Amino acid sequence: MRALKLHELTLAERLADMAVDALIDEADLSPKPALVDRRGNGAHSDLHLGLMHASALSLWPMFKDMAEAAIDIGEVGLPLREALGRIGREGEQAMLATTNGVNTHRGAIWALGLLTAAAVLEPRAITLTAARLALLNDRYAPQPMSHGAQVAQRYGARGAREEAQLGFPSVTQRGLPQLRKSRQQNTGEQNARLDALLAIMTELADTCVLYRAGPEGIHAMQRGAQAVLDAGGSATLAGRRQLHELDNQLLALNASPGGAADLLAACLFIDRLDGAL
Ligand SMILES: CC(C)(COP(=O)(O)OP(=O)(O)OC[C@H]1O[C@@H](n2cnc3c(N)ncnc32)[C@H](O[C@H]2O[C@H](COP(=O)(O)OP(=O)(O)OP(=O)(O)O)[C@@H](O)[C@H]2O)[C@@H]1O)[C@@H](O)C(=O)NCCC(=O)NCCS
Ligand SMILES: Nc1ncnc2[nH]cnc12
Repeated sequence: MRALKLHELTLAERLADMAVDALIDEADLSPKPALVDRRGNGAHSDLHLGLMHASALSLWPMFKDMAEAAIDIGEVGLPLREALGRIGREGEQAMLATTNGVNTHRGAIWALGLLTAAAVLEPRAITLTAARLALLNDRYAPQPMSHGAQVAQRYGARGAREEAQLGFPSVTQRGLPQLRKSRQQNTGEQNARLDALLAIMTELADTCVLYRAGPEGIHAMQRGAQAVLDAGGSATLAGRRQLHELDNQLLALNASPGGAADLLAACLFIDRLDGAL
């Protein structure tokens, strides 16, 4: 009997799989403070876990197209930056069509899109290459008064664009080191991922939190996340108590750290790539 030969995945298809897996792993991770997870909708009335999954899956063709654009163009430069911008805008439309207009993954399209293209070009220097792409100015990008732009104007906050242009310091200096440290302490994978999310939250100027809850929300997020880590992290009883407290505080402020969630997905994507490419 002849063995069934499965279609071998191309590099672009493998990268798209990994990007979508990172988004689904982020959504499923629980208990995340005030975010959508397996327990519920966090501080969102228009989001739920099924919608986050559907949104993540709707982005697979977009990530594949971004990787293929990087393979075809082959170098960092304006042609690739503008191709990614066009594909990203189309991906955003696919996401909005799937979610009935709810913004589930705008920041993730930006971060993971750049990282996917960078993984094709320079698998050993992904965040640096993504930063070089983010520094290029896409002439066709619309300039809407987004929530991020509004709080940047009001508070001088560093948002998603700057995070990418700086080479994702929240991921390379906070999330990834904490993920590896917690794994070494045998916390279990889910607790290690929660600790990575909290480490990202300790310093991020998450524009979603700023837009909904102002500087008070940012202080509560950063201080609360640090308190969990100081108490021993998510795997300890004292850390869990602090995590529960942080969840309650952010819910009371209606503050949802969607930017930190996207950066955790970026962290999980890079972590997967390390073992795969
Ligand atoms: C350059 C862009 C990133 C646009 O940036 P800008 O800041 O101008 O725009 P925003 O619409 O505010 O989107 C940025 C999203 O990035 C996430 N984020 C927030 N803070 C940070 C941070 N410090 N570092 C990294 N990432 C951050 C966050 O995404 C998550 O939150 C989303 C929900 O947020 P929000 O819209 O505020 O909330 P809503 O629920 O819609 O409203 P309310 O309920 O509060 O009323 C969720 O989607 C998460 O993903 C920010 O939202 C870039 O996006 C851009 O130029 N896009 C145009 C197309 C393009 O070129 N695409 C990229 C191709 S590679
Ligand atoms: N789990 C989540 N909950 C709410 N907003 C998000 N944006 C990205 N991931 C999210």
